Parts: sequence; structure tokens; C-alpha cells
Amino acid sequence: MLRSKRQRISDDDPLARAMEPPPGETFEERQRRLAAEQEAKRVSDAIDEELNRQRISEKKGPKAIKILLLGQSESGKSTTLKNFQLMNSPKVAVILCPKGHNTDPRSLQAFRSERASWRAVIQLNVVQSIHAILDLMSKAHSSVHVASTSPHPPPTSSSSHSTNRLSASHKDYPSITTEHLKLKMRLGPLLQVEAALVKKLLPYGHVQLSGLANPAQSFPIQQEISVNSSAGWKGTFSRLIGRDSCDSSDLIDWSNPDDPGVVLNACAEDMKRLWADPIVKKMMEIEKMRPEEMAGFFLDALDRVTSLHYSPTDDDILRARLKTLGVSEHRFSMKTGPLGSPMSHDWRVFDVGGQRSLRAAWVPYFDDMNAIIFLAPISCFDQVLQEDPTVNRLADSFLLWKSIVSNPLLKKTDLVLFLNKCDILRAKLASGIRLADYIVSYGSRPNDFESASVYLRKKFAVLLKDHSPDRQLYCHFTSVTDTKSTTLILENVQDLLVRDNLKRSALV
Ligand SMILES: Nc1nc2c(ncn2[C@@H]2O[C@H](COP(=O)(O)OP(=O)(O)OP(=O)(O)O)[C@@H](O)[C@H]2O)c(=O)[nH]1
Ligand SMILES: [Mg+2]
Repeated sequence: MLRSKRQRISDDDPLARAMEPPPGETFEERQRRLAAEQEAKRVSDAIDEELNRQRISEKKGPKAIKILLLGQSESGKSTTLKNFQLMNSPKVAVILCPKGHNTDPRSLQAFRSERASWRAVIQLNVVQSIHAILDLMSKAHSSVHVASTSPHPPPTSSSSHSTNRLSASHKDYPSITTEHLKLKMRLGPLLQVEAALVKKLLPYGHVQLSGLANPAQSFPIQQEISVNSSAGWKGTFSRLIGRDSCDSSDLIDWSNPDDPGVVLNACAEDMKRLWADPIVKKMMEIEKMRPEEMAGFFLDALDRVTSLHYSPTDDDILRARLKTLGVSEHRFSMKTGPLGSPMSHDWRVFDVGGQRSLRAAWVPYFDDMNAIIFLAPISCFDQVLQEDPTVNRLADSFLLWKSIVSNPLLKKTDLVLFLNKCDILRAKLASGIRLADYIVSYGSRPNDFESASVYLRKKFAVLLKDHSPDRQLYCHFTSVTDTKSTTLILENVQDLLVRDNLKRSALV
């Protein structure tokens, strides 16, 4: 009975039928068949084992190479990160978006979902530059007014931006006219735009008041917004508009009368008038205020950035200023490798906030990094820290570099030094600002970029030699707002780190 049931199953099941011993199999034939089956199983198990081994080793993989970006606030860390983003964007020639806001297909890929958010940041940067100039005008006005009614000169209080500058002790401002006062009034609506833009970004960050409150000025004091770059602020404006698209600038409702761009466009001529005004220029000169060297400077592109259909280019995004709060991690998979045989590597780049109060948050990341890119803005020799106006920015960079190179947790970490903002240094020295007036030891050396940059590099090299003598100095002169040169430098750095990584894994 049992037999007949098995017989039925094998009749129904083609696999069972195929596996059945051939009818009338002899003892020798059976032995041969079983041996063949055993061999087939052995081969199959070996294949499974190999596949399993490959899966495990893929999982373990070559470890991601981790880079931590360090440096004081405004040194260019987030801008360097944006360069990594640009390098990592797929270089496809197909333009998927219907509206070609930017002709570089690479850039369409890199920042496309963030463009509307960066537009708002740039608008805020523009408004804040104008705000700073208006503050200065108010200050000059009140100081001239006080001087004309008082036998004593007014005390010198600094404007919001001049707190970042070692300012002149004696201020002899030119008088402003009623035309200036009218201009200031007409620019009033920009303050509402500023408040609205700050409010939109606020849920993702935090507002800091910068500069000193001046009771004589009718404009409120400046606010600087900082965001946690991992907090999703870049989607803020897309979400406000409410839909998803391939390029977030396609989501901007150009006909919305409440769009900040409308007010900026309406105030464009007055902003240009203010920026070109000779009396305002004279005031800025006295105050040593040079907006063109400040973070987020767009006053030389007012026609473009205030146009009704303005959408930021990559260069604009690189120049936009938004202070970082906290630490954020960015993952890239890039083809890099020495000897002309590019391999795909996973890269993790960590961006941090550089302001003094945020530096304690760097330490937990120290023991797990392959490399640190340390940014020192060497153009800042005549500026002070925003968070502590008693400290010179260059002096702060030297101290910070010293503490990084001598930190025992970073003993095995590669250090790459970017002496940044070389474009600003070059322009500053060419305009007659003397390095020797701020660094006495510079002495009578020529006040040109070549001599100054070599001198400053040497200062950083000496600190490394004194505090970490076994380490080699990898140093680059950079202007990280220039993507072309920065891409070459970052490729060079990546090459160095891949080689180093390979060397280390060979030693392990
Ligand atoms: N002209 C010029 N501007 C630069 C350069 N590097 C950075 N900037 C600008 O300087 C401003 C500050 O740069 P960020 O990259 O935001 O500075 P950060 O180090 O991230 O600053 P925190 O986030 O405050 O720590 C931005 O507006 C940049 O566009 C440079 O080499 N040249
Ligand atoms: Mg930053």
C-alpha cells in the first residue's frame, strides 16, 4: 500500500520522477550514480561557500575614507563641502528639467533640489549687506548730528560689521543729505523681507544677533542665522511651495506677490544707488568696511540677483553664506585612485560649525578620521572674530592649528592645510592694506601676495614642526569659491588619501 502511494507521487511529480533511479539499476551502476551525486553536491557546496565569502567581504568592503573639515567660522568649510557635492554630481549630458535655468548639466544635477532654498539664502545675504550699509549711514548721521550739537566728539561705537574689523579710532564722517534719508526710507520694505526670510529658516536653525545695538539707529540690529545642515532646511522652500520637482527652482511661484524677489526687484535701483553712492563709499572707507570681502557678498551682481526670475547659479551657491550649526555627515562614492586606475571609494565628509562655542562638538569625531582638511583664511589678518572682537582672526587660526596638530587623538590622522581666501588676500594687499601693520614680524618684506603667502605658509609649517615633528605638511593655497582650481586640489587630496589608505591596509 505504502509502495503504491510513493509510486503515485513519483508519477505526479516530474522532479521526483527525474531523480528516481533508472529502472533495473545494477549494484555497480547504483554505486557510480551515488558517487557522481556526491561529487555534484560537493561542487555545489563549494560554490555556495564562495558566494557567501564574497558577500561577507563585500559587506566589510574597503572602509570609507573619512574627512573632517575644520577651521574657524567663515573659513570656508561648508564651501569646500559644496565643492565635494559638485565633484560628486553625476556628469550627464541629458537635461531632464524643462526649464534650463543653468546651462551646465553637471550643476543641474548637483544642487537642483536645493536651488530654491539657496535663492532665499542669497536674498537674505543681499538684504543683510544693504542693512549693514544703512546701519552705518544711521550711525554716521547720528554721530555728525551729535558732533554738531555737542562740544565733545561722540564716543566711537562700532557698527555691526565694523566689529569684525580693527576700526579707525577717529571718525570724521561726511554729512549725509536728505536724499540719503529718503533712500533709506524707500529701502525700508527690505527689512520686512529680511524678517520673513529669517522666519522661514528659523525652524531649522537659530538666530544670533550680531553687532552692537545702537539706540540712535532707526534700523534694528543685524541678525545672523545659522542652520544645522543636517536638519533639512534645504527642502524648506520647496515644501512651502508644496510640490516635488526635478529642480526646486521650478517650484517657485513667480507670480506670487509675497515672494521676497518682488520686493528685491522693486528696490533694485535704490540698492544700486546706495552701493554706488560716493558719500556712502567714503563712510565705508572711514569705517574700513569692505562688503566685497564679507561673506555672502552679492552687491556687485544686483541686476542679476534681483531680477524677477532669478535662480542661483552654482557660483552663487558657493558664494552664499549660511552659518553652520552642529556637525553633519555627507556620503559620496567617487572614482579615485592612483596610477591611472580609478577605483570607486566611499567618502564621508563631515562639516562642523567653526564658531568658538561650537568647537567642543568636534572632539568626538577625532579618533575616527582618516584626514582633516584644516581651513585657515589668510586674508583675515586685519579682522577680529565675530564672537570675540578682542581676538584677531589670523591669530585664532594659528592657535587652532597648533591645538589640532598637537592633539594626541589626531596623531595618526593626515592633516591637509588649506590656506584659503587667497583671492581676497591678493585684492586686499593690492589695495594697499599692509600685512606688516598687523603682523609686526613681517617687517619690510614686500606687501605682495607672493611674499605674504610664502611667509604665512612658513608660520603654519613652523607650528607643525614644533608640535608634530614627524608629520609631513600637505598645504595648498586655495580660493574655494573657485570650483575649477578647488576640484583639482581636492582630487589631489583624494589621491593622497587613497594611497595612504592602501599603504595602511597593506601594513595591517
Ligand atoms: N572670495 C572668497 N570667499 C570665500 C572663500 N571661501 C569661502 N568664502 C565665502 O566665505 C563665506 C563663509 O564660508 P563658509 O564656507 O560658509 O564658512 P564656514 O567655515 O563653513 O563657516 P561656519 O559654518 O560659520 O563655521 C561664504 O560666503 C563663502 O562663499 C574664498 O576662498 N574666497
Ligand atoms: Mg559652515
